[in-house]
Amino acid sequence: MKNATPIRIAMIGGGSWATALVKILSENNVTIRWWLRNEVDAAHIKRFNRNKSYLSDVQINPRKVKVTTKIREAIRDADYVILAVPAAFVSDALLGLTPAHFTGKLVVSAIKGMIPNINQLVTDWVEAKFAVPKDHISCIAGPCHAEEVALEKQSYLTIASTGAACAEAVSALLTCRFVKASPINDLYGVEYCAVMKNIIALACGITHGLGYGDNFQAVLVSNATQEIRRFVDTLFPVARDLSQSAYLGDLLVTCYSPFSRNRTFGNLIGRGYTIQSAQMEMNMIAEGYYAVRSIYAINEPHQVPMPIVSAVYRILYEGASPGAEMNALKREMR
Ligand SMILES: NC(=O)C1=CN([C@@H]2O[C@H](COP(=O)(O)OP(=O)(O)OC[C@H]3O[C@@H](n4cnc5c(N)ncnc54)[C@H](OP(=O)(O)O)[C@@H]3O)[C@@H](O)[C@H]2O)C=CC1
Ligand SMILES: O=C(CO)COP(=O)(O)O
Repeated sequence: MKNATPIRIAMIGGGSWATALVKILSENNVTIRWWLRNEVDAAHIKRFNRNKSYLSDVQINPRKVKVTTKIREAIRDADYVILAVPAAFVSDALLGLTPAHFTGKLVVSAIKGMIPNINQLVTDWVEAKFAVPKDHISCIAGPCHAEEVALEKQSYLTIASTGAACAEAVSALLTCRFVKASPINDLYGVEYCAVMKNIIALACGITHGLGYGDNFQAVLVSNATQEIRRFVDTLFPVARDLSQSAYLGDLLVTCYSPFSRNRTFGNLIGRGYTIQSAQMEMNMIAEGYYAVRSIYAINEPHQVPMPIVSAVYRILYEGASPGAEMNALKREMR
């Protein structure tokens, strides 16, 4: 980017994805106020220019990045506010902020989850809670694990927004030596698919943990693409090509990559861990755990056939046996 004046970013979140996004953005002409809730991690970054808890190999550029644990300080003067905490915690992270704090800012959701209990997409929640115009809100999608960004592996992102200018601007911000970001206007389709793929990856992990092989998983993922299509086409019927990387690519990388938090979580469940012990074993958040409850509830009035989502829901929230649920799916799939 060749702007003389750096673009001012507020990065909200101290986990793996926030750290990876800080690395990507720092390749461009930006300044970043980076909010973390954790004082110890913030102090460590200030001192050593590394996030000791997540992607600790990533070198933070202190000329561009200033860390803070004060949310108002982070977003003051920002042109863009990027939300990169798990959906369940975004409300806590933004506690005390009002619509006035967001006036004139573009808000970017890097979150692939839903606000629990109210079962809302993050971009809808931002619009309703902070009165940000919809065409000033975007979401970051695409197959992109933070761990590969840390290694500067070539990656692709898709920026979805109903505002074409907003999607273009955020794509430019996130394009760098090793990332290409492209705009798209199917905000709801992209956001719902990003949520759904986490649930499917969790299912893949469960089957892996139970001892099923690649043959079964390929059929599971194929059936999942049909399930996702039925769901998004029922809720938001617009012309969309679900084979694009924002949809299919993200489903594939999450289902197959050993970096996936959702797959890893599912794998532990398939191996017999309780939910609590699986959560303790992982130091990271699997969004699919929360999302499956929201998607299940959203689907109630629609009754779209979603056997995989339903199986994961029963396993995680109704104490159903992973083995029995996958046995039932085994008979249903083709
Ligand atoms: N990781 C990835 O490759 C990608 C992630 N995403 C999405 O990015 C979002 C963030 O995920 P990710 O960075 O991976 O998450 P991580 O599991 O790496 O980090 C979790 C973050 O949430 C914070 N947190 C945990 N509990 C709370 C709480 N009660 N209140 C406030 N904050 C809390 C943690 O803070 P602390 O360390 O202080 O506990 C930490 O900053 C998710 O929606 C995910 O789907 C999207 C694309 C890629
Ligand atoms: O969305 C992701 C990759 O595109 C990250 O998925 P996980 O949260 O399962 O690691």
